[in-house]
Amino acid sequence: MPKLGEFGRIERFFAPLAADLPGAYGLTDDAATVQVPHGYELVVTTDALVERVHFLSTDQPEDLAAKLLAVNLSDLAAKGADPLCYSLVLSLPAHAGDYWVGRFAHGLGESQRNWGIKLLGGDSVSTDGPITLAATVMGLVPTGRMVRRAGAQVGDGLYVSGTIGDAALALAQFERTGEVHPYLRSRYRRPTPRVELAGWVRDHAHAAIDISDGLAADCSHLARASNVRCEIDAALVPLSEPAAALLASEPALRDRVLGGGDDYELLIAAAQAPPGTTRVGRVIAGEGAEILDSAGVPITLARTGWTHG
Ligand SMILES: Nc1ncnc2c1ncn2[C@@H]1O[C@H](COP(=O)(O)OP(=O)(O)O)[C@@H](O)[C@H]1O
Ligand SMILES: Cc1ncc(C[n+]2csc(CCOP(=O)(O)OP(=O)(O)O)c2C)c(N)n1
Ligand SMILES: [Mg+2]
Ligand SMILES: [Mg+2]
Ligand SMILES: [Mg+2]
Repeated sequence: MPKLGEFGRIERFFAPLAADLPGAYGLTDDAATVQVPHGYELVVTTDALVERVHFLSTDQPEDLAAKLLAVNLSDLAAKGADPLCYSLVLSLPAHAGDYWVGRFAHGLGESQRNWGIKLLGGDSVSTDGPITLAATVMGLVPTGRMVRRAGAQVGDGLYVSGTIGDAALALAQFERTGEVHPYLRSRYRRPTPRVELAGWVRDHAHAAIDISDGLAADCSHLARASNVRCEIDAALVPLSEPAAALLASEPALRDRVLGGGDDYELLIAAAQAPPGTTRVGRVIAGEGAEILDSAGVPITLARTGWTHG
């Protein structure tokens, strides 16, 4: 089959993902339009995934598509926004050819159906660098109702969704042996954004943040923004069964769990428990964030979270 080229790929693989979204104009114009219903505003977030920084060269295009949308949808959920549409930037080396792009687009289509979003537009460039994927995901909140990192109140509980540390433990296993527990691997390759919590967050949370850099680091971000002190009890941090088993056999991996990142879970400060979450700590007067061991002593982590540069 002859190569599709830039415009052939857009027409073949991406235009179908934009069908039914009138403002996308079938991906045939210079820009797109987004209609915002009266009384609502757009919440906009952008995150990129770069080969060998965010994912492994052996990861499959369908998984990368799901992960690209998931990391962005996780930020939207933390802000209490319901997903609407997204734009996409692909920077691809020659080895990620038509077959790769077709599989990536197929993965996007599945995620779109799952989360009820459509493709609005984007950009495609070729590169001799690593695969670089970026999405800007847009969602809706009633005007003025986006939940901020700021807003946590003294007396609030701190809650996390899902389990913490699975992806970071998978990466630790990849680095060492290449033998990775299938559940942990799936949490690294396909994080689940907690989209279903957005409505609760919007109506009840005082503050929230998406946990991407690491629980310890993202908790510090929330504490700083809210001008409060956050304390987390390490023993309360929810672990999956495989993560707990791995940690029991290798206690030193605790730091990876608490500071490794790639969780794409939510950390929520609220007066009551969000459904399906675990209470991990509390908001008190003061500043900074600490994770306490079972004796109540702050844990010093080699790294509280991931930073770029
Ligand atoms: N290159 C950039 N240009 C403009 N704003 C940026 C850039 N990189 C990050 N930001 C902004 O900095 C803040 C923190 O970014 P980040 O840590 O990536 O957030 P998150 O963990 O929610 O994805 C956000 O408000 C984001 O929009
Ligand atoms: C191959 C590989 N190495 C390391 C990591 C770990 N890692 C890379 S970036 C990152 C933090 C999250 O990414 P970032 O771009 O900071 O997302 P944001 O905080 O903007 O949502 C983590 C934990 C990884 N996911 N994959
Ligand atoms: Mg970001
Ligand atoms: Mg993010
Ligand atoms: Mg980050």
